[in-house]
Amino acid sequence: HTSFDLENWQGTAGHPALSGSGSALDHSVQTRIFKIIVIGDSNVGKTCLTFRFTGGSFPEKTEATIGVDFREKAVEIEGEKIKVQVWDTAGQERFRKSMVEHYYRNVHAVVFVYDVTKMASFHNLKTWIQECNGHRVPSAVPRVLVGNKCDLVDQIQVPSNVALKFADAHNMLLFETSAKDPKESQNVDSIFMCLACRLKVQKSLLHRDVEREDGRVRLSHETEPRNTCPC
Ligand SMILES: Nc1nc2c(ncn2[C@@H]2O[C@H](COP(=O)(O)OP(=O)(O)OP(=O)(O)O)[C@@H](O)[C@H]2O)c(=O)[nH]1
Ligand SMILES: [Mg+2]
Repeated sequence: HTSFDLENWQGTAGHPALSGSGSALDHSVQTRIFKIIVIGDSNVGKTCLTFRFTGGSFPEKTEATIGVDFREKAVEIEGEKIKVQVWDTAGQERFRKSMVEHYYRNVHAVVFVYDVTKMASFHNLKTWIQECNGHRVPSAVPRVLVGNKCDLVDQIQVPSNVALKFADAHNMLLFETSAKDPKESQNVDSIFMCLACRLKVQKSLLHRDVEREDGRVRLSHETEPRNTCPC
């Protein structure tokens, strides 16, 4: 499906600031990469959402994702160029089972998606969250919840207040949006930009903390970030 060298690519994704041979603190030379995975039932619109963010449009036709599709977008946050590396994962068990370990390895943020017109996809979030927790994803890794297909207003099955309660209980932000509706495109962007922004703040603090410690840089997911995210 893809000829990409997954192992090498992930190596860079895992420790963006440490890739290459230069100083990890030299941000002017190295572009940091944030790995964000998109998880949820098949058919909820993960491919369409990631395509909307990275490609700026709604794909006419999609097929079930096999394994993973990689999408990247270069963004600039407060003057720093950052590469957002989006992992569009497969929802179908048979297309994902050999890949699951790779999805969660060194992940920086997780986007859980359900379909607002399909209650089952909302109920299954519990299972997706369990899978994520089962892969030892540190609690400091930000997670957000996305209800997709809001353009189908007559078919909505998952009420906003129910989704909000669930998101609150799991300490996640909720975005209700549509990959299809062009008017929602900014909202789709804000899902990923909000995460990138949080990661930038989090990782800058980590750099400073470890620098003070012993002059060397070590990245750790365990250090609690101060919440200065504007979202
Ligand atoms: N109306 C509407 N349809 C959507 C929206 N997003 C996706 N779809 C449709 O939903 C179907 C599934 O979309 P995909 O993005 O392929 O779903 P997926 O979650 O990637 O599915 P898997 O790859 O099997 O896990 C397609 O027919 C899309 O056109 C949306 O916001 N609104
Ligand atoms: Mg897909």
